[in-house]
Amino acid sequence: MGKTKKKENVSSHQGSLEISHDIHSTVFPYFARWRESYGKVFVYWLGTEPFLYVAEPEFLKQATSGVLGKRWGKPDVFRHDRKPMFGEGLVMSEGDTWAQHRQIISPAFSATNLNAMLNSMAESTSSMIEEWGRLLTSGHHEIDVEDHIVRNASEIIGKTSFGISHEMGKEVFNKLRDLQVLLFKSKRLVGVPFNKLLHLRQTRAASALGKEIDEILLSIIESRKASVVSREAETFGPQEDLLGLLLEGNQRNDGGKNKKLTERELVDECKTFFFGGHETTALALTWTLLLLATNPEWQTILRQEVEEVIGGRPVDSALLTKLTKMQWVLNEALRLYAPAPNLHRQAREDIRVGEVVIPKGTNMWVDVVGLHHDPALWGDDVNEFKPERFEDSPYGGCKHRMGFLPFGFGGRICVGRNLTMFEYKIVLIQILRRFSVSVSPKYVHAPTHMLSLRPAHGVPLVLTPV
Ligand code: HEM
Repeated sequence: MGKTKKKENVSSHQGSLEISHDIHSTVFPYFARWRESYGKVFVYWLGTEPFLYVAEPEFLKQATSGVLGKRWGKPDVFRHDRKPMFGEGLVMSEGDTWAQHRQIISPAFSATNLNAMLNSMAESTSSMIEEWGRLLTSGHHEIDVEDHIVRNASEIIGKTSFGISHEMGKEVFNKLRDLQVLLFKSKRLVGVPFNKLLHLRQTRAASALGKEIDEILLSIIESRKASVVSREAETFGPQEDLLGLLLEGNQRNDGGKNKKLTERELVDECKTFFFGGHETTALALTWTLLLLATNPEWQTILRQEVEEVIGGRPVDSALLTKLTKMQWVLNEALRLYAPAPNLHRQAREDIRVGEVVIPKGTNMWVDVVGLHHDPALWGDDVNEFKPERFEDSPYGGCKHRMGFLPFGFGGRICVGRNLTMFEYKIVLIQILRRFSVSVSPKYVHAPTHMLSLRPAHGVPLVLTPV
């Protein structure tokens, strides 16, 4: 491993429109190099842990489709590290527990339920846009959009997940952010025996932070439960946040064949929404703004679409779904800069794929960036920004359906993808209506893997009122 040094920044491009989207070897330098030598499926070891690298969609399909899907779980090596963040929430749970939770949680994310949350998304975004307007008036034409968009997304997820105030949301958000940094540091020792002992201080700090977050969330749940119980006799009306929907779903399950979620489980699911739900969506928006800044013709196309489809009407989920070109842009941004750049699994039993047997306990590491940037799947224009490739196909013309995996695959596909789509469109509509964007000369293009795929130095853009 020692010889393959991670490349420093891809480029400091001095405001030109020439930003390379050929990012695989920057984001995953070791894998890009090993792939040249060993192909798209190979075994490597992290300390004592065997990992199967996969960037071959047909292999992935054969290894995980149908009944085989149930033979994969989430890697034990990450479970302990990520416990303070996700607990036993949907992301990390398995088997019957996962199936039961998924059944209770999925309905909360239906378009009808999300429709009730659109107003609060629009309100938070309006505040961000007003702040941008004030910054412009006071002479600041450049704004690090990543920072603002992540803060806006955390406010939105705080409200849509648990209806919490901006201030309380900020407290949970800051603690989760600190936790993410601690977890990222400990990730470097995956597979090293007794690694927890080497990182004793970090492990303790992470667990303490996890407990503080749990306590805040528990107190929110307690007071919300009391309000649901006091309304027990009323008919169930639409709720305006996910916690409310889960509590009411729980209420309905009482005595039914599904078990109710315990308080501990509710806390874990809320943490999962909060963590899984704000940064990924914020990154999709941030990378999109960079792509639009370097492709101004697409700003015009989207602005026109917004005026044609929405015009002066109040925004609702049905109208948002009709913004098809915006959907292509979202897909293309998720393809070029997948916020979740890799996926993990662990074989719970021996799994046969053709002549190969994957032994029980083997970890699988799916290279999403590798798949999304593979010319054999997408053609020679793979590293170009071309939203129109999604015009006729939800897979962007990829030669294999498992070659486009921004939201994962199979039964474990992202439960929050509708929420992302709505939030993305609401935020983008407001930005495009007020500003056009271009790239600041200060921008340094350096996509970096830090659990998610982030711009290492933010995304400073120049804003001009339209
Ligand atoms: C651009 C935005 C998003 C991206 C790229 C994204 C990506 C993903 C991916 C790749 C997975 C599969 C993980 C795996 O297979 O191991 C996943 C699962 C999940 N996501 Fe998202 N996600 C996004 C937004 C959201 C939002 C807004 C929420 C909730 C508020 C959310 C909640 C979840 C949950 C709970 C799971 C676990 C599903 C399961 O295992 O059954 N995600 N997401």
